[in-house]
Amino acid sequence: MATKRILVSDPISEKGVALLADHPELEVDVNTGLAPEELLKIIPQYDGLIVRSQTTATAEVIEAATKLKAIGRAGVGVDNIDRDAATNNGVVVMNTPTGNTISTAEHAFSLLLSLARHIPQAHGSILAGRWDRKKYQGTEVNGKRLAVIGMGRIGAEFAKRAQAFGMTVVAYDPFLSAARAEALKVELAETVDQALTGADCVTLHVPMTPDTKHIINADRIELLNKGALIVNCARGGLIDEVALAAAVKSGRIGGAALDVFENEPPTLDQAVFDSDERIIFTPHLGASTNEAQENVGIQVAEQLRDFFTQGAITNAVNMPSLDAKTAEEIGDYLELATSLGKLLSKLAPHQPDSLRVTYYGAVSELETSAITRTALTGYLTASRQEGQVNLVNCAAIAKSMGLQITESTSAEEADFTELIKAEIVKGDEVYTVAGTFVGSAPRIVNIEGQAVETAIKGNFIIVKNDDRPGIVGTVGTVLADKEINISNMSLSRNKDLGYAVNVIQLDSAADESVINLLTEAPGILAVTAVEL
Ligand SMILES: NC(=O)C1=CN([C@@H]2O[C@H](COP(=O)(O)OP(=O)(O)OC[C@H]3O[C@@H](n4cnc5c(N)ncnc54)[C@H](O)[C@@H]3O)[C@@H](O)[C@H]2O)C=CC1
Ligand SMILES: O=C(O)CCC(=O)C(=O)O
Repeated sequence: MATKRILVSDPISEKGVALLADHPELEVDVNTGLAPEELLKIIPQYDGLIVRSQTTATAEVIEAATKLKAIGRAGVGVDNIDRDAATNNGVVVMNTPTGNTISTAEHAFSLLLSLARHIPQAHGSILAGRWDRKKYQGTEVNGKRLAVIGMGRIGAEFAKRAQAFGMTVVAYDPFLSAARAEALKVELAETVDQALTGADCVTLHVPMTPDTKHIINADRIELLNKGALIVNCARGGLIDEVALAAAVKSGRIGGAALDVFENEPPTLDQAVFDSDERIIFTPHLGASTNEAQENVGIQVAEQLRDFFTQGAITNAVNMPSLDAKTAEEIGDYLELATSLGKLLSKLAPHQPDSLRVTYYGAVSELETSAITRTALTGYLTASRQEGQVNLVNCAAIAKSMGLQITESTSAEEADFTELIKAEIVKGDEVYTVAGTFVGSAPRIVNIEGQAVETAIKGNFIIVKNDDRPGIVGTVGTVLADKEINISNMSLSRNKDLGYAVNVIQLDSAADESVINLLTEAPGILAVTAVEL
């Protein structure tokens, strides 16, 4: 095998570097602190790149990297890597999701205790020659109510530590099942607002996605108990920093601790730095321990070594594990399954027990496990940073969330020669969507158990309304007022229960104002915007 060259462009553990350097077929260069133009200049020489969070692997870098086959991220978040560019250029992106979990949970918990007892401020006061015992009287965390937003790996470790300190934990995570919440001994909130209402402390452990941007805003701050403490050791941008600074200044919030910032490094003219010491900061240190850096440094090196020497792919965030022949055979079904999964993530009840996929007719003869994983990937996409869920990692993600996946083929007659039915099960509740091919065109043919027929791609609104005259007219008027053209409409009535489901395909997306107008209209029970 020709020697593969790997560039390590951010500091990683020496053991990780040695592991690569010791391999006869690999050559490793450590060259950290490169300016973007320097990276651009040297990247064409390399087959592999290892980064932490300082290097930004932009589309420009990836496109210039004509030999590049793999990027390894020594850490969790891959937001400094342009995953679309990597995928388009056939570059596998791998992260090391577990190596820094404990360190980050410990750092976040240290920040909570530092806030409760004013430790950084008190330390500073001594250095400034003061002896301010009264000013720095703190609060106990014992007996306090903690809201954990995002109960994944780090959230769960934080919760354990909080429980050991006598805190009551309430968690919000749309993908946390009741069984997993029970195992973690945490109260399961059905919404972010429910978790925050009456909380004394909040900690954030969600990825940065369009759904989580400013997940803590001025309105939500109002739900917290007066004097509440907020910790963000996940990603900058999860908190509206201006709203936070105002709430701290007014005394509504007792204090906040930020390890992460919307722009890193931040500039000192930002609102959060004008808070009379009640917001404390660390420079993105969550994963900065000897242990975490050794873990992620060794893991990323092992992953790249195994990729180049054995073709193995571990913790890929952008790479489906299908061989080319099977992919071609089931390609159209994969597209349909993705849309069914995405529909479920928007429409089905949160915090489900399982995802159930049933195959009827000809499709049952194909490689259905890949189709099921594709439906699951579509379903989970909303829970992760774009590109972080794929066929390779979706099953492990579902397992870690306590979401069971069941797949079966059915000999029962369906209304179609073949059908894929995808269902979210939560207790006794079952939410169904289904799809098939009409001629050669993939179609969604069932939503919430109602027969519909619609395309699988585009912008939609799904309206559930009382089954009475005039409602379609109301919807049409609202859309027309906003100059949104309807390209297709499929209406299905449930006469027994007196409601109708209307799947409306639009030429352009309906924004929040349209959804609000429709939701407020008489007779409309629910409206969901979906982009498939
Ligand atoms: N400060 C630092 O140095 C570090 C920061 N991080 C960041 O911490 C975050 C969490 O990391 P992990 O726990 O390892 O990830 P994870 O993937 O195990 O957990 C994230 C959880 O957030 C949940 N989630 C997604 N959307 C949500 C929403 N809208 N509301 C509530 N929950 C939602 C997911 O279902 C998942 O359970 C990531 O953004 C990561 O980049 C991770 C390591 C170090
Ligand atoms: O490399 C670092 O220290 C940052 C860690 C981090 O934010 C992550 O793993 O998501």
